[in-house]
Amino acid sequence: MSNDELKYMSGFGNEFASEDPRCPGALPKGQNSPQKCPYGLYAEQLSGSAFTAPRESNVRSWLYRIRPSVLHVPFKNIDRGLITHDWNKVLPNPNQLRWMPTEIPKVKEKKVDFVQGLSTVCGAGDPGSRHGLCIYVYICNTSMNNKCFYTSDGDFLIVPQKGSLLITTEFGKMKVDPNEICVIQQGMRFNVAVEGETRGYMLEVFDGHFVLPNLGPIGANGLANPRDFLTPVAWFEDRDVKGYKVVSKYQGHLFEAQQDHSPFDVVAWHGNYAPYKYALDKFMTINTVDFDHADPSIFTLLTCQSLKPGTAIADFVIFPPRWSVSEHTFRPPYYHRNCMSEYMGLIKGSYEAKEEGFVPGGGTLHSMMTPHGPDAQCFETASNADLKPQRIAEGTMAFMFESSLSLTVTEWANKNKVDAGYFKCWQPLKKHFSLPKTAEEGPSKSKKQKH
Ligand SMILES: O=C(O)Cc1cc(O)ccc1O
Ligand SMILES: [Fe+2]
Repeated sequence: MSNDELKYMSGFGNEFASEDPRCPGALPKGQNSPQKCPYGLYAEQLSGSAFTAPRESNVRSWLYRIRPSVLHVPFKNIDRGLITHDWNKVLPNPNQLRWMPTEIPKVKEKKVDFVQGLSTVCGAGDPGSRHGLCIYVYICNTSMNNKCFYTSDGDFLIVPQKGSLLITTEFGKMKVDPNEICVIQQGMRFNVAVEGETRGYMLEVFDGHFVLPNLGPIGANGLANPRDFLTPVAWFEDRDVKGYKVVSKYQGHLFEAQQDHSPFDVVAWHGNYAPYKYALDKFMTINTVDFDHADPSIFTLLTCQSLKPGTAIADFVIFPPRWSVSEHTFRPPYYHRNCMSEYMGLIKGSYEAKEEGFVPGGGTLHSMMTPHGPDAQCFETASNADLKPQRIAEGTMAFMFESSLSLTVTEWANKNKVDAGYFKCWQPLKKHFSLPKTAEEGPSKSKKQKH
């Protein structure tokens, strides 16, 4: 399951075309729906936007498969475990919240696959009106066996924290390691194989697809460069299986249909609607080289925009290792109250504003207008630090899902692994204010302050 064995195509949102090398010429020439497709395949379109969406946001792919997806017996409702979008059943929680990592059960004690191991932490909106999002954590220790999963509700952005995911999709296979992410859009069927204990985070957006943020004055290059996104090449299996399970997340519930063949029977495909992965160490980080702390939007990797200009349903933001060079500046994140919601996770290492308590696999939520910022220890250290150029966050990777929606925390997340003492990290913050004793003394300034 090494990365080298798998092949990918590079680019973001390209019109890709791929044939499994065992079937050269499987893609029809010059048309999408020939009367008879090469190799006796069925043609099937997967639409990821309205037929009539403007060209720049129109996405679809054509799949050439051994059997069409429609060949299955009816869906039946199955247990959805800890997946929920029922936000009205719980009282909203405006507190600063911090979670310890969810424990991964030992496989001998309980077998859990990727779908069974999904728990909703928080979210807003509903898939029925195609507006909102859902944040999950997943834990698993077992591969999905003769089972695939897809969401009818939105697009998944998966952030592995522990253990690699070998993801077989209708478009081909991708291996996604911690410090990489992948996006699997609405309707795409996938199977997750794991080797041992596995954990991570997942964001589902109901509104639309992730795009690269505009770069504005940054120019044509930087942040996540399009060439670093990797899409799998076509791969198929012609496998008859009694009772292969196709699990659909539909309006927040799980439904299972069975069929007698593997759904990964796509021999060739073309189009611009396809899953992709990205390695976070490819990110070209941009930051201040002068003074003050730039807003974290400078670290946006992907965004799912709302209809309000510049306002995201969800931004995916990362905090990569970087140089910190700003002069006469309080360098860590500033104290903040935001009209957006900020969910953060930690893939490895530690986060600069909270050296303690926020651990890999854990999470924090600073909800709309809930005050947050560096803990007392960080404030003291950074206010008195010698401001030499310093490499920060070396060997670490934190990320944020930032949303313009007000998120409700689920009953499970309100109770499970929550750090009831989180607020204490700010309690030692001292008052430093004092009025000058004489008019000439004036306010105290940090060294070399400009103004
Ligand atoms: O730590 C946080 O809460 C995220 C965050 C980071 C940053 O650099 C500036 C503001 C902000 O909210
Ligand atoms: Fe913030």
